[in-house]
Amino acid sequence: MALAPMDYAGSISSGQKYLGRFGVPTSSRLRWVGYDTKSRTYQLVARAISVDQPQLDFSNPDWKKQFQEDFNKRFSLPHLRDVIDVEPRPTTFSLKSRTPLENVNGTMQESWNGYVNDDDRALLKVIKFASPTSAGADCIDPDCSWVEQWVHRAGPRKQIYFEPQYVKAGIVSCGGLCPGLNDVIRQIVLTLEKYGVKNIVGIQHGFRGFFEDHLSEVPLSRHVVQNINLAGGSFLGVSRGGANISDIVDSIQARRLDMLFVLGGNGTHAGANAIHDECRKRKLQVSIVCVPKTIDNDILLMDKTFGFDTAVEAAQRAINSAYIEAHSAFHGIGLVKLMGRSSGFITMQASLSSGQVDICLIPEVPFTLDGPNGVLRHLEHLIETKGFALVCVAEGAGQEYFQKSNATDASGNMVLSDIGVHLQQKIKSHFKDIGVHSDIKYIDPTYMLRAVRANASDAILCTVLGQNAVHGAFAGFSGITTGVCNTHNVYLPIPEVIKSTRFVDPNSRMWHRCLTSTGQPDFH
Ligand SMILES: Nc1ncnc2c1ncn2[C@@H]1O[C@H](COP(=O)(O)OP(=O)(O)OP(=O)(O)O)[C@@H](O)[C@H]1O
Ligand SMILES: O=P(O)(O)OC[C@H]1O[C@](O)(CO)[C@@H](O)[C@@H]1O
Ligand SMILES: [Mg+2]
Repeated sequence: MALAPMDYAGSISSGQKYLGRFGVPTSSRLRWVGYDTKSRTYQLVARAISVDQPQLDFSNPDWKKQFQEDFNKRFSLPHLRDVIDVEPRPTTFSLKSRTPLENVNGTMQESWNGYVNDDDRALLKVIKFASPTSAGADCIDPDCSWVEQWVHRAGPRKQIYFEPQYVKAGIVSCGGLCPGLNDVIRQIVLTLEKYGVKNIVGIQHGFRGFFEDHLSEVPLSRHVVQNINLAGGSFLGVSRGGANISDIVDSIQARRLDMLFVLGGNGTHAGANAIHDECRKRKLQVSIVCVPKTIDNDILLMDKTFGFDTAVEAAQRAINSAYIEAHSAFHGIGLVKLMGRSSGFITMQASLSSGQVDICLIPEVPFTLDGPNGVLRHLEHLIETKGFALVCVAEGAGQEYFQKSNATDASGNMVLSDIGVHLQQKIKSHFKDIGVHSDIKYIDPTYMLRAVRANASDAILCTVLGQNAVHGAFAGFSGITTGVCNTHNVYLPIPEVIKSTRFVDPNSRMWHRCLTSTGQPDFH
């Protein structure tokens, strides 16, 4: 369900209010809205189950069973054996510390318990909300009943579906840059070699590398990738656009790839899933496994995507500089614009982390600029009371202030108008109009956030994700992605993570913490 942007009242921070206003049923499953840059609409986002779920009859005592059966079906992992005859064989991924274990009766056994069982599961949701009005509540039925939702655990399996010495594996990175891409590429290569794979290649510059002749395959080995994690960027290059699925699959066949590791965000996942579908149609024994890459942290269901932490950390330098400038100037106003096309995670976390931000503006929470409850009036108040102010805005925030343009990038992502420059001008002219001196300093650190190398915590996350991607491919899965849910490492079918963009929930504790920290009022 989507509403045209012009329908929106311009002053809503709670989906529930919004839904009621437009006569949409305010069921607990449809709680809030976010701006979707692809469709240019405010989207109602279903949290626990998506809007295309079959309607459940909650008066039926079996509804939970029905929900769980459906959930298990949705989250089951596509496997090569679903469409072709493939036999498993014992894994070649040996854990070095493997030693024969001694039985209680003193005999030696050759079993090792360091593998993940296909039936292992991790719980997707761990909070039992007492009411749909609890902060961040994620309910399925109106009573917010507890329903177990299990997803598949990631990791090496005892049985594998490829003979490593004959495997040719490819790696491709698509979309924008993200800190940690090289760490993931490196870990994929190291893990493949550990299984015994000798033929590993990089596809240059995203999906384009599959069919642009001048972009040749890059042979990869431990030796080649040993130090690539010491620099930011992507060793293989990235690109947007150029995803002709049929041509890509032709190229996969021509190159005789058995596995393809695809690093990218929402768009890349959609592309990878289409490649997986096409491979299935052609009954190819090719595993397509994604590793989610987005500094925006906007992939559904996952605790955090790699690069996000690093981006938040990199933003601190910009915020701190804006703070110093604002604090030192007479009536100084620091303004920082951070990345985040549709989701305000970087801006929210960076504001929280800095502790100096007075006003945090994100795409999920519309704001008014003018009027008694507007941002400009609050800035006046801050200048009056503390003498300076610091504003942090996400690039996707306040897009409703601009005339709709149809411009898109090569991948079809909407080209955003510059909210930073707009705010700068509005603030300047506002203070001039009211005859109060102001000195505004605007910092746009955009690409500095993502061109850096991964910090320590992201480097570890990349290690886990890269290794699990390889384990997933050897286990015979395809059309999957790997991530962290509730601190556990899992595999998820791609369609489940690209149903929508992940947004900051304005009803979440984290957003409320941010508001507590900034002290900002509702700007409507
Ligand atoms: N719906 C889609 N179906 C198939 N391919 C897609 C789709 N959307 C995007 N792609 C392709 O995926 C690649 C990456 O997409 P995009 O540029 O949107 O980056 P992304 O993966 O979303 O990452 P980022 O977070 O940097 O935007 C491009 O080559 C694009 O053509
Ligand atoms: O300028 P580029 O390379 O298209 O990337 C910009 C976009 O990349 C993102 O970081 C997503 O990866 C967005 O926040 C931003 O709008
Ligand atoms: Mg994208």
